[in-house]
Amino acid sequence: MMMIDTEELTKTYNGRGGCRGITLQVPEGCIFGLLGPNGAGKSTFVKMLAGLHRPDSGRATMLGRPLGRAEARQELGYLPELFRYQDWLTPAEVLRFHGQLGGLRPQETRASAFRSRVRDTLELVGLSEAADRRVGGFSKGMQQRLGLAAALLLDPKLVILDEPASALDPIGRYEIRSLLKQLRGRGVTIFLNTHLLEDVEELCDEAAFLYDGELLASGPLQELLSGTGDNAGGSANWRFRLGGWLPETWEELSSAVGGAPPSLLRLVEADKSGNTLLTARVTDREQAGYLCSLFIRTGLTLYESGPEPNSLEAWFLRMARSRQGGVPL
Ligand SMILES: Nc1ncnc2c1ncn2[C@@H]1O[C@H](COP(=O)(O)OP(=O)(O)OP(=O)(O)O)[C@@H](O)[C@H]1O
Repeated sequence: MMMIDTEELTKTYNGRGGCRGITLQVPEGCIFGLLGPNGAGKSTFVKMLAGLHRPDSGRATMLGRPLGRAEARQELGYLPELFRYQDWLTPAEVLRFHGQLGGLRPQETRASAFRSRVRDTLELVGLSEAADRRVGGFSKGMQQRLGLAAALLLDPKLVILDEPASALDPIGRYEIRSLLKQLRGRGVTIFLNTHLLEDVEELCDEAAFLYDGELLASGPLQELLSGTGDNAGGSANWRFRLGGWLPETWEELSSAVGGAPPSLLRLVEADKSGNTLLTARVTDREQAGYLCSLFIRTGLTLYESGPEPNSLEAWFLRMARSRQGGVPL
């Protein structure tokens, strides 16, 4: 079953920003990463799933039920991006309050079964020792762990986490990663909105990339990185470090190619002294070699040429830059 299934889901703010026409599927039991630069529309999308924004148009189901219905949210755990708990509460009191928000009656949240559930959840997120302290004295990382505890309290089948590790130190991030893997092992589906690409690389089975409100790619992470997916975004697979780049070099290269086989060259970086990094989609080493000879003929210095590492950061930058324009050769 798809835990999240959206079709052309759209939400804008008076016609601007937000996200538009998002069609994506999140399979059961996976960790799914939602990626994209600042302002891409990720939080808007997540807020529609969490029921905080009503879509302008489109259709969606969550946990097999139509989005927007209270039943669709019953088995959902949600950690919002910016949250703050009342300073005077203890973690146990915060969780009791969340238990009631989740539909438990006040007497149920006083029962020993619920109290032991609270203890277990605080232990799971590493907050046992702070269980009786006031939240007002918590560090940002501790607050984030408590937010995670609130999301996990009622044993959700689907957890949506909006930047769950942004305030955590490296040890805290390692612990949260282990926790998320443990949850996946128990069959919980996790939808992660994060800027921490190492976390996505290590954790996620599937991912989607939003840019300027639109979905540019989605699917199994390895397929996206290797550029073999149906919608992998025409990713580049070869890189060239060059010197002697001048403003007119693009034109010179274009006129030098004539009727050469088509390939897409993109300027990734360029500094004032003419040092550049280019990437290209090539079909084989011969084509890469041809481009090397072309650069040399055009008077450039070739410092380095080789397959692009399949890192998520490189993919992220390629995806973003594919929207900022490239020069077809
Ligand atoms: N409440 C709002 N009113 C008006 N515009 C908004 C509102 N919330 C978001 N936007 C706009 O919608 C676009 C998408 O914003 P959103 O917060 O969804 O992006 P994001 O990908 O989550 O960004 P970030 O990574 O910075 O959190 C942005 O242009 C933003 O300015």
